[in-house]
Amino acid sequence: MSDNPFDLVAVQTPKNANVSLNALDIPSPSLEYCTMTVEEAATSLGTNVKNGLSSASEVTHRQQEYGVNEIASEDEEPLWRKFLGTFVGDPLILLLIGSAVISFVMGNIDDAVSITLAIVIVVTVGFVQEHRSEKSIEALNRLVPDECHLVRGGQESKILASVLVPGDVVRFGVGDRIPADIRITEAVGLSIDESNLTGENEPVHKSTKEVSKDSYNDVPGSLVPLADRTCIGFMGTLVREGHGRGIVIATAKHTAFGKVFEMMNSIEKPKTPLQTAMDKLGKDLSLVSFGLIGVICLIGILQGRSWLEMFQISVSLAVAAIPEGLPIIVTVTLALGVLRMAKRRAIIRRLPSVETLGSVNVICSDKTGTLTTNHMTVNKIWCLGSMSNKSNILNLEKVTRANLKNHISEDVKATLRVGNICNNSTFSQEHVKFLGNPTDIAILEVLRKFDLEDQRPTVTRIGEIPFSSKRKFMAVKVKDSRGKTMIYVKGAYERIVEMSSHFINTENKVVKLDSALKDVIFDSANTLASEGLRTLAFAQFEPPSGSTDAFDEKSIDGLTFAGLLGMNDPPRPSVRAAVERLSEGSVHVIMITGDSESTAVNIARQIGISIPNPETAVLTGDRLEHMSEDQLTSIIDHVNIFARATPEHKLNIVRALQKRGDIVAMTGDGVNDAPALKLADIGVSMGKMGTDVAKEASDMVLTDDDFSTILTAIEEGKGIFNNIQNFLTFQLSTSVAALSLVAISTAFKLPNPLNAMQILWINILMDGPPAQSLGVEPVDHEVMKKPPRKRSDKILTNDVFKRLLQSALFIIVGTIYVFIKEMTEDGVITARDTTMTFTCFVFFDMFNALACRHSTKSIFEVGIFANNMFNYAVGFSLLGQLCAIYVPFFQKIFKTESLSLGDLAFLLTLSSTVFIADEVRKWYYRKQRVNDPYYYSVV
Ligand SMILES: Nc1ncnc2c1ncn2[C@@H]1O[C@H](COP(=O)(O)OP(=O)(O)OP(=O)(O)O)[C@@H](O)[C@H]1O
Ligand SMILES: [Ca+2]
Repeated sequence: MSDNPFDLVAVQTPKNANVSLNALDIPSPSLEYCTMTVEEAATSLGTNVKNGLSSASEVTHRQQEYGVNEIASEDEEPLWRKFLGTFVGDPLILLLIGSAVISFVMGNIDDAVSITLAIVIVVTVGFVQEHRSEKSIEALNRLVPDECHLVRGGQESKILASVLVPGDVVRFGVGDRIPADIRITEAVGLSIDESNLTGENEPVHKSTKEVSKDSYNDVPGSLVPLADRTCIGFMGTLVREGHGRGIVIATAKHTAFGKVFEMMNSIEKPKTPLQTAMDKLGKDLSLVSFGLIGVICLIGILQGRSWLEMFQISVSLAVAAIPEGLPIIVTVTLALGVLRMAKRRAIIRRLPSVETLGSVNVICSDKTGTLTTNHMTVNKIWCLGSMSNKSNILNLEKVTRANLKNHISEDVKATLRVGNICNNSTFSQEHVKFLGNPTDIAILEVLRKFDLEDQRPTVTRIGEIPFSSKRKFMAVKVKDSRGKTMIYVKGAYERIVEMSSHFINTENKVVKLDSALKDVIFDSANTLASEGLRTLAFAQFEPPSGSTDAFDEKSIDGLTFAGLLGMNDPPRPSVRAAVERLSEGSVHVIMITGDSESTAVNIARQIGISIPNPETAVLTGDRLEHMSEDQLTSIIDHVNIFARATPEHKLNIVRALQKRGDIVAMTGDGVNDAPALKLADIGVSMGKMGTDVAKEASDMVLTDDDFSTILTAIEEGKGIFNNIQNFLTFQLSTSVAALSLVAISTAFKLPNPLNAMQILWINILMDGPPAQSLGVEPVDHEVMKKPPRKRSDKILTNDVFKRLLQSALFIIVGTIYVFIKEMTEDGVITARDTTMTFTCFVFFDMFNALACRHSTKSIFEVGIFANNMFNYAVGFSLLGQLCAIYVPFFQKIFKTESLSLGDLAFLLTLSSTVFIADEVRKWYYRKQRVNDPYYYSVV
């Protein structure tokens, strides 16, 4: 399950894949437009290639015509049909209907009416829940809205992709997801990954050139195959390289993907392991119950009881004892849990991840932006010429603004100039701030401190080697107004210093850099980094005039070093506590960063990641590079920090951890992180800074990019699991009690303590609102003290089993006691007797539900009012019970009569014993384990 319809493609069987490809062969906008030139396409769509649509009324008109750009599974069936369908879908309900008909034929009109009514209620409750579960799953689909860069009336804005209409112009860059089917109008080194549409893994190179139709004359219908429509960007595909622009030619269901999706609508989504386990448990229980009911029925008939009565009881018992509502409640609980997590800023993209969360025992987190705020401020500068060694680092925070000017020596100026020109951040008038990479922004902001102007308008950029986490530097080639060409480079200091052969001195002269001086630079850089500052080096280079060398990574060498900047990026305030709580729960937190070792170690110390021995606890990318997978696996247990790591390293790290049997959560944001995110048991992407590609590959998106949100999610995941165990205890104990009650009375030749209608009502309580409300019990923060659950652990543990048997025992003994007491008072079975028994059972069950709210804590500790859903559900159930006893109409149906206040008080007292007994169990449990270090490890 995921928000993303594309995940469906991934689960298709090959047979379905054929279906989808056939769907794409039919004529579609992408086929029509791929043979048109850009101008023809723009004219045909009535739009402007550069400015997009400019008339607001035209946009509104198109929105009305084409609708929202969203692919939604259309609900084919009307609600009433679905409702009627549930009557015939369930064999048990059919049997019940059968028994109503038989009653009617035999003249038992009362019975027939009652059973019919009960059937309607049972089916309605089931239907409402199923509908709710569908609705909440639908809500999950809308959690991650897709955004795009839209150009309308010449203005560009970031906006929801759902507003797009044909004719709109969009811009996209690396890591983005194409928001609609588009005719590409501008392509710079553009390649797009269409694997989710075509199954082809190699990204497709795209251009603006139209496809010549003539080459496809031999193909039936002159159809250009999807993969050959190279000037088309398909909705939902991912930009792997380069950037470009395009005109929207089709939206929503008219897109190529929309067509596939229509075909796939009927494909069922895969179930989560928990859901499958529940299905199996349900089936097993059904078998047992059926066997038991069969025996009861047989004995009853042999004893000479009315076979119709036995039949009705058996069928109702089957309806009640079989927890057919179990899988639905599990689904609703999972879905509601996911919605709750979304409110706490963790969006789950695949439902099974909720279960995996509770088992995570290693979190690999990147540093910048996740552990830190990603708000950088340059606060230290160092240059070799003017400051000579590490004891002279200039601290910008200690110098007044007026004084700063005295510090602008030529090398400082050069450092700032490199940072300024080799920079991709832009100032947005609309947002009144810089937009772009936080490192770039910090450099532009420091210029203002020195009263320096942005010099980029004075030069023309003729080339760029973009920054990447693998390369760890960025370079630009520019030409100034006098025609002089310069190359400016900034990046990780190890890389820059290694590539430098000279440096700029205070007089702006280029001086030779020997290895002793390089050591001086390293010394200063390490000093900056060990203060936790992100340290970048800046350098420049004038290519020999007339040089025609290609401007690529290899051509960057023999640089002239200018200086270093140290940027502060403080840890997020909440991270320290989160790390602490995770380690309490035996979750190992590993920092993986592209930043330098010294910076990483400093930040790690600040947030409480322990570094017992830097020799083994810190591993740098270049050492990792020379390690085999086995070597890495053998040492990784002691590693807490990976520094100067690349996205490829992340992949190796996940592999090594998984080899040890760890369940790994891994964070990432870039295009290159996608493979590691996919491989990790829980891939976590960043909602704010992350690319669409990373989000696509991940199982969970943090909308605030904050590490502590992972803790929240794990907590919720564990909580959901506990809740499921709790309502399982409740449902199964009711089930066991109801079955045993009838079985025992049959065995001892007693009359039936509950009639069919009463059993059905009990079923509604058990499968309905009270059970459901146990699923939304708020998370107990102490779950984090429990170690992660093993993936192989059963949900129905021994402890759960003991708990449910204890409760069932109390219900059975108590109810039978009331039954026999009432019966022996006058020697015959009267309506009063069954009313007392029936009410006794229901009260018992409500107290049982209360006890099931927590497995180990007293309700008074958890808080009576902590789960109001529960209180309403139980309140309603009790109200229903009172109706069943006191309202004449229901008295007829349930064959009850009014009880006195004293009766009710007696029953309440008696039935509270199940709750008291469970409180005693909890008290004893806590007393036993309070000194035990593994106190929480047992549910
Ligand atoms: N915009 C940039 N231009 C040039 N160099 C950069 C830029 N951003 C970062 N660097 C350099 O590259 C190094 C690695 O950056 P990278 O983005 O891979 O990791 P990070 O952001 O430091 O850490 P993390 O992986 O924890 O998010 C940085 O330490 C810095 O020296
Ligand atoms: Ca049932």
